[in-house]
Amino acid sequence: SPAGRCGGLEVHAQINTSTKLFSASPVGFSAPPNSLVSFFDASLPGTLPVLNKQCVEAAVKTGLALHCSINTKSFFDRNTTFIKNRYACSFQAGYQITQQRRPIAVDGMLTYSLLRGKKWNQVMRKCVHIKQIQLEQDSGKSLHDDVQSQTLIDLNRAGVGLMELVMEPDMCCGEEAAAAVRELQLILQALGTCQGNMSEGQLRVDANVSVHRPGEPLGVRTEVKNINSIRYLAKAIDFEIQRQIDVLQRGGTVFNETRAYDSKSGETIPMRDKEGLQDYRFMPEPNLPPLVVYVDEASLPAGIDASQAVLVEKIKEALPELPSLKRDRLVQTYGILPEHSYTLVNEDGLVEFFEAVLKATTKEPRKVIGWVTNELLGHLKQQDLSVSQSLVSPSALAELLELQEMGHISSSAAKQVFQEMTRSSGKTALHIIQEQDLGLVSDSDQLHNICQRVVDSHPNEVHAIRSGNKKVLNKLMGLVQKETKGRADPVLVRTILQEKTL
Ligand SMILES: Nc1ncnc2c1ncn2[C@@H]1O[C@H](COP(=O)(O)OP(=O)(O)OP(=O)(O)O)[C@@H](O)[C@H]1O
Ligand SMILES: [Mg+2]
Ligand SMILES: [Mg+2]
Repeated sequence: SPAGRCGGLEVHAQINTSTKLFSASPVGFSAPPNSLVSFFDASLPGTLPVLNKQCVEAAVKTGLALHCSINTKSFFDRNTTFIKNRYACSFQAGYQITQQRRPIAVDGMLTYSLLRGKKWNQVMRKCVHIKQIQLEQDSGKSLHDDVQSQTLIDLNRAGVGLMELVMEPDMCCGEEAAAAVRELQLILQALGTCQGNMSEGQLRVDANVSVHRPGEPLGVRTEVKNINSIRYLAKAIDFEIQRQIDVLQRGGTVFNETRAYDSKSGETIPMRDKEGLQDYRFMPEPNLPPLVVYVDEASLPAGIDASQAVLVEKIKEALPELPSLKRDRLVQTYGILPEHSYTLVNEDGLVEFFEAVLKATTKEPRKVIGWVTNELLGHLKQQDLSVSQSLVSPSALAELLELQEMGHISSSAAKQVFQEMTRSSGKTALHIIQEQDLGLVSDSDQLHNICQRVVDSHPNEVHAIRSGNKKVLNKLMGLVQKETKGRADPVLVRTILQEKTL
């Protein structure tokens, strides 16, 4: 049976600029249809493309962050394939300007990690090769109105600058592809070159999938187009792998076709157009000169103004802190575990939340981290909330942790208080502790009585402890905590139980 599974992704990342790739039209998401369209975007005769320098800088920046080589001279090409298929009307001009012969950045590498193990505590490092990054135009959006049998077109997105990142088929399952795309998304956001909001279409993924028998060359790929969520990406790839294996095992053939993921059924389905079978037709773009960037100021030819040129070294020097470095810094600064640094960085807003809690409490970072990654995040995930939607603020959590740190409540009572805080927004920890009488019980007489009752009713356990099995003491401690709803002072209880089981 086929053992090799390959996934190669093409990621379309909308460049975060105020204007389009070749025109001065503004870029915006929810503007009224066709309100962000210049004569060039609408392909009126006599209009010419003017390259947006910001887009070039973004592509260079992204290329450098992904360890690509930057081509100081690259070319623009027209892709005329679109004329023949359903995208035809999405490109007014009848072609898309892209980079086919020589793209701006090539031969890079994206490093990402998977969390594995029963407790998600094994960090597995993986890499995927980046074949190239090319600059290209986004298409318009066509909407078919079945009732009136007409196609409507919105050109707001037409001509917006995209970076297409083409990855080698180095991934072998949906989980890997999902982790790689999440890392890419974090890198693009840190760079500021793409906002990476997938639901707004700023990051769209085509997943190429094939399977092959061990020792044999890569199988025929299918291409699942335009996936706009990381969760769906993983599901689409895993479905497609299994579908291809089933086809081959039944003696069938996998066709090179484009498919779409249907999130309702969880299946991939063939797209009607036979785009995959069409031969691509490219020609050099006659209206644009080669795209030239320079290594540094010293390499500028005479007569070229440094302020007009794109300088690779200058962009390299200004690269911001990338997620992998941020994780290392968190591990070093706070003494937390690497897997915790992943959870913190991968969850939007969680680093900021964690650091805000630290500012307001004397509790050690290593003790705070579990509260943030287990209690808080667990609650948010369960309720399907983002960190910014948390009902518990960093300062409210800090107050709770401080009360625990000062010995006013036990850790299990603190967890009960936390649960209550997630339910009743606005109530402070102190308020809940008083209201539900969750404060620490450290009244020696009261604890003596409870301990005595537990000891009297568990002769077997007491016998075990007396014959040297000291671990059984924990069971008795648990029983005392149960009686006090987790409020008993654990240090005191231990001392009392030790005395009574001598
Ligand atoms: N056998 C294979 N199995 C899985 N993935 C593959 C295989 N062969 C190629 N790929 C992946 O397919 C993608 C090819 O993308 P590329 O942009 O070069 O061309 P395309 O898909 O033909 O054109 P378009 O950009 O119009 O979609 C790459 O991500 C590559 O890694
Ligand atoms: Mg491609
Ligand atoms: Mg493709």
